[in-house]
Amino acid sequence: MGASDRHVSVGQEWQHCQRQFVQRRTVSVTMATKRGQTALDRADAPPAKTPRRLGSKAPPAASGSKPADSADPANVQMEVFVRVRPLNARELATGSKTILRVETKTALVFDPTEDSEPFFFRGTAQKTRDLNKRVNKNMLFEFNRVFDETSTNEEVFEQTMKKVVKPVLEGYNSSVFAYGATGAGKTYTMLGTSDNPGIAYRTIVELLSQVEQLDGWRVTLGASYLEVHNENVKDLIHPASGKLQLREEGGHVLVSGLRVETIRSADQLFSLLAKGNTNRTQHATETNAESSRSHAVFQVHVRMEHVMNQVRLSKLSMIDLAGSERGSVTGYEGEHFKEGSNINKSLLALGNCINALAGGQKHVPYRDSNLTRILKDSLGGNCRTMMIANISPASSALETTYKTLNYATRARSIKSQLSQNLRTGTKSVAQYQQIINELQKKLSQAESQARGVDLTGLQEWEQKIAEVMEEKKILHQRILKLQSEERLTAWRLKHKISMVDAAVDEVISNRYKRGIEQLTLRLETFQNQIVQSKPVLLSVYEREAALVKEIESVPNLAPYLRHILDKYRYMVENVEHSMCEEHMQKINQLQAKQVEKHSNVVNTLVSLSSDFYRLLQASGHMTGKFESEYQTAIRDVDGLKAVSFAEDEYRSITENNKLLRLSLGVVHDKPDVTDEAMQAYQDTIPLKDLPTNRNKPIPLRSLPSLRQPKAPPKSSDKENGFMAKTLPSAGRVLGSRNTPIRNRDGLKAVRSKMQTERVHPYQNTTTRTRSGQAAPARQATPCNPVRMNKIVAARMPSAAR
Ligand SMILES: Nc1ncnc2c1ncn2[C@@H]1O[C@H](COP(=O)(O)OP(=O)(O)OP(=O)(O)O)[C@@H](O)[C@H]1O
Repeated sequence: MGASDRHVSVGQEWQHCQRQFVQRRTVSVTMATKRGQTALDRADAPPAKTPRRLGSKAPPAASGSKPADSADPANVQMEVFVRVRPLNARELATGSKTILRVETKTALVFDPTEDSEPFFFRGTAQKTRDLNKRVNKNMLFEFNRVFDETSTNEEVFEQTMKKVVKPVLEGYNSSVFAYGATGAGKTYTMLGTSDNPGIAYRTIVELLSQVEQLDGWRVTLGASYLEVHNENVKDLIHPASGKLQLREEGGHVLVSGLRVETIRSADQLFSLLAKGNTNRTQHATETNAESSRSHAVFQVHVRMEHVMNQVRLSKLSMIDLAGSERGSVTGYEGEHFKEGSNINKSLLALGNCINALAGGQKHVPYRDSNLTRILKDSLGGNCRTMMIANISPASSALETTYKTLNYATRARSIKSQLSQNLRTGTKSVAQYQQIINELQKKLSQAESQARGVDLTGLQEWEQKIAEVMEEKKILHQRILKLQSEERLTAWRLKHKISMVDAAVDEVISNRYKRGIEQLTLRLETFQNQIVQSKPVLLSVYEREAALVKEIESVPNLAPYLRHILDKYRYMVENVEHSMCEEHMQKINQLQAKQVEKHSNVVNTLVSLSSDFYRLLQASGHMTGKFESEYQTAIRDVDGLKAVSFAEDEYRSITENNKLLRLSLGVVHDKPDVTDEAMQAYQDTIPLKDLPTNRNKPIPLRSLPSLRQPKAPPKSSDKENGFMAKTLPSAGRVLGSRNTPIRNRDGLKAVRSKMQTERVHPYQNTTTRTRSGQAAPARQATPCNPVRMNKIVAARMPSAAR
């Protein structure tokens, strides 16, 4: 074709296109008006002569919501992609026509108006249409992306799942699900073939390659694969587990008994996917030789731990839904018909959930099917979700394709509230030591490179920091020790109380009661001692905060001093960590002993009652009541033995966890400071003073002072009353013995009293020398741990020493 010919044909094409769009516009507007649909012109419509997009059912960009790939992923809309598969051999053989035309990368026309031959009546060309012919729907649908018949799995992956891998490694959950009629290409898109792998395979490759590039993170991957077939949930990797039950915990739906395999290599991950696929329920139908008859959910669980103590948890779910269908199309009978109606039932439930979510309804009927229960998190929950709607272009699939397009359009309105799944993890002693060594190395390097910088006074500053931090460390140790004792006592008390009812006679019952009294007293003593140590603790925090401020006022030394401070903070944390571990071991040992005792008792009772059961049966004395109670008890005992895998990471802190954990947040925990007072304390802290050099939530102890920084007294101030033997409570500082700080006013009063009188919180008199003068400013003295130990011991309640 010559250049001029080409111009002619392009020009003709253009005119033809314009004609078509004008026609389409008329038809679409009529249809939309007739059916009251929302096929409206877009606000950003192009100028009048340019063809306009009509029939589009895409929702307007919801205010306040963002595209899923925006920098801030909170409040994102579901992304919906449409993939059109080529006509298959059967469709071609039966002469099926194409009812789709992909207009642009984001729009397609469904059932476009055909360029028909002129319609003649009695030899005259008619302006009206042939009434014997069907009116084309001619509707334009818009999505985030439309992939035409020529698209490859690689292209689909590049435009869809590739961009969710990074957020997954940042701690965001993501899901993709393939939706469409049977034989529309869902499995082809998700799994593909060996020479043309699907997006699940490609996502895993991308995930593993990005994990390899991560620096400073320890990544653990796990995988699970399940199917929902006829409303039964089955582990595809461990099919022997049988039917799995769903249960709800903290708003999340968990699959009891679903095993998450830890992944050690890419090969292992792929072989799990392959193994699961072979176990999936599949059989030939009239429309698809290898039709997947179940909904399959493949999940990759990611756990990332950073050396700086952050833990990220996320889940990547890839869901291949079973195809929606009409019984007459698939040609099913009997069991297969039942299977088909179950698929339709669950997809109907999914449709209802999508409608409810898209319409912003409060009640979303997730409970209507197991599929929707499992997908609860992926639909409008804390998850970035993508839907790939697969459609056939064949005229024989007109109805199902239309349904899918409507379904997909509705799904575009669904919004999710994303949040990063972060936690502060616990480090091992070795990890702490590594951080401390690294900081020391950095510090030495910085010092040796500091040419021309005046480092005078650095040593004195280090001594000052070491002294405050040493005091903090010893204080923390003592409070944690008290707390550990308190928790262990609480645990023993809880068990003693539960045993009173089981006491067989009064003597034993009385013995338990005496034990309870003693433990209660002990518990109260520990609690009081912890409460009493609070002002001492606050005072050290305030001194530390003052030190942080002081450091910033020495610009030439500040960068070095920050490193030094960090090093000491980690040293303190290291000690705390060891104590917490020790405590956990103690509690675990106690619990293990208890469990052992219980299981011994249970085993003895089971064997006894079995004997008794057999005896009753043999003697013909069995009653219906005993029979049913015995069976229930045996089932319960079996239940006790069953192991279930749950997403522990997302669970709330249970009562037992509280006993397991030690926390230095005594200010939060104790009854003499309410949450309100705590809030007041935090509210008054100027934000700009918050340390920014740490990549984790700032603990209370590193918050800056509420008061003006004040030089803490020297140890030589002992004779001035500084080393008061008993610690006065904050109330005592105010003059009224043991007045608890119950609210914001109480806290303010203590603070202002301290400020005006310049009272040290663990002093009962103003800091003055014997001669009545104010104590001299503190000199930096070398930190002596033995001396510090004595100082802290004197300040602590006697029992904790
Ligand atoms: N984009 C495509 N290019 C080439 N062939 C395709 C494409 N999509 C699907 N096919 C072919 O169409 C047939 C049906 O596809 P597939 O099994 O993926 O459908 P499905 O939607 O998963 O069906 P079902 O719900 O019944 O499992 C397969 O033979 C597949 O190879």
